[in-house]
Amino acid sequence: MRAYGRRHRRWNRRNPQPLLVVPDEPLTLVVLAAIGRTLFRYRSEVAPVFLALVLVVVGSVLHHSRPGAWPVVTLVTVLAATVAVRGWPWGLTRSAERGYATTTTTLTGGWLAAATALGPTRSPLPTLLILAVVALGVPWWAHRRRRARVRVDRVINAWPNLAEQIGLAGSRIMSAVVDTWGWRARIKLRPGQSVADVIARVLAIESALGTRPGAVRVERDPAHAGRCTMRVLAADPHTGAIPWPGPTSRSLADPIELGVFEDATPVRIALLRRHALIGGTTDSGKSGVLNVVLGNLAACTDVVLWGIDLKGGMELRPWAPCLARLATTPDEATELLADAVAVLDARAHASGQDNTRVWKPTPAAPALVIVIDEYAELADTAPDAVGHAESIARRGRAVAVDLLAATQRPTQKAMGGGALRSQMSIRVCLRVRERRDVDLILDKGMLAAGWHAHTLDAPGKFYVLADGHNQPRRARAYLVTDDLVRQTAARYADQRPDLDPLSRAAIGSVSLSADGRYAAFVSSERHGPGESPAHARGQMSSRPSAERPLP
Ligand SMILES: Nc1ncnc2c1ncn2[C@@H]1O[C@H](COP(=O)(O)OP(=O)(O)OP(=O)(O)O)[C@@H](O)[C@H]1O
Repeated sequence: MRAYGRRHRRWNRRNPQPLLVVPDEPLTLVVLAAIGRTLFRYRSEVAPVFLALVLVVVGSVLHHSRPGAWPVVTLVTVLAATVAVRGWPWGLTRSAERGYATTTTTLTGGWLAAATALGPTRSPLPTLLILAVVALGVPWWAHRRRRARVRVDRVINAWPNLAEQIGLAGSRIMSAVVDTWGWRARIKLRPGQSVADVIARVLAIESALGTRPGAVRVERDPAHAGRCTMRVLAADPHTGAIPWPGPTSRSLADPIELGVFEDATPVRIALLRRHALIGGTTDSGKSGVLNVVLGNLAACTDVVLWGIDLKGGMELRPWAPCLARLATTPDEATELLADAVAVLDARAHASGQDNTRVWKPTPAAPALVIVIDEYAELADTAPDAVGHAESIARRGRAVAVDLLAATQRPTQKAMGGGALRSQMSIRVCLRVRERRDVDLILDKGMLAAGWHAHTLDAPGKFYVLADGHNQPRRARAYLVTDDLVRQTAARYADQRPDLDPLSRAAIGSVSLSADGRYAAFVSSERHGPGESPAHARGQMSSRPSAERPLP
């Protein structure tokens, strides 16, 4: 074979074959068509130069036909720049892009007005135009999203050929969207093809698109068996820290975005009427996850936040402006949880009287979320507090008193032999040191089912088990920097709601019972004759003495 190849090449060198082009059309036409095709293919790249040429032509026409029209051109420029500042009509959301659009519009219109009055060749207009093309062209050519969009456009154009090569002939791309991590396309399959055919050809698609291995994911379209979504990840979302984009929820009823899965889809969890457990070894990113949750809850106007941080407030104190209470000692923690049980009892009692089964959080009657950093520490140092926590875990959901506990050591003892854990319907498992911790944090059998949290290799990476998240998919939490924590806490501090009067009164009625334990007394006597508890909710408005200021 090799000998034949060498002989063949030698023969070719001795008998060179002239390259014959025998076009059907005249050569000029063929060349023009080739230039046209190239310009069309690279239309996005040549856009700045093309725009400059259009300006010269329009400027010259206006100068010769209506040189007095420059004030009109100026006025139109001002109007267009005003529109561009707001990001219209391109739907620009980033301030840098809006700034670029405004500058380009202003310079373009300004140059055209000058060219209309003086002529496009009058010095220094040609020099200014060349300088502007270079200065505005560089950010245009370098713009990541523009380049990504162009690449996607080319894939869409080439798809019919690619599809034929990879065995999906007849399928077509209906639409495509470029985002931070790559792009996503909706594909219409040929009748008879199914999403299983596409999934079976993922490796071929990656090869045809020239992506890195593992970059293509295919999801079925729940509404149509002949359609699917193809996700192409230009970059692995988990390679570096992912900056927190800011709060995505304004109400506890909105799902909270914790981070992103490996396929760049967001991890959304609903906290309303759910308790959450966040477990992981030291430095695995537990406080990071708590920060994302707190950043979102701080922006919700229907949640009152209480915190317990027995590391002297090290982790939660930065959120103090948004926390109605913060306990940093075992005694304070016990008192805080006892008060929460009192709130729970009062609400349960009121709901029983009203025949309302659940407490619907509103800014006037907010939910109560208690965030506990290092739950195992609490279990060790404040055994009384554990009873209250378990009571809240068992009964708090219906009356919107929720627990959010992070723990480094999910021991049987800390978890109350599993009683507390079984009430936590959201489990976030960060890196663990020992394999058996996976089952302790998530549930029995989860390690065997593929939830391999011991293999997570960077802080903030986690598995989540919750409603709608029943598969072991790796995710990474957003990183909220210390500065962002401070900014977010300061921003939402004055928008925090107060507890409703009923709950505040319940805290006021907590007293130490004979056996030294806290007890809450919520009786119908507190409401006037004929008043329902709901009525009382609206009437008792004074801040109870038991609601303590932050230490
Ligand atoms: N989502 C994340 N992405 C990138 N880095 C992170 C993320 N979360 C945390 N880190 C980094 O990991 C380190 C430890 O994070 P964190 O303090 O949240 O861990 P922890 O589990 O609470 O630790 P400890 O158990 O000691 O309290 C920090 O330096 C932090 O910057």
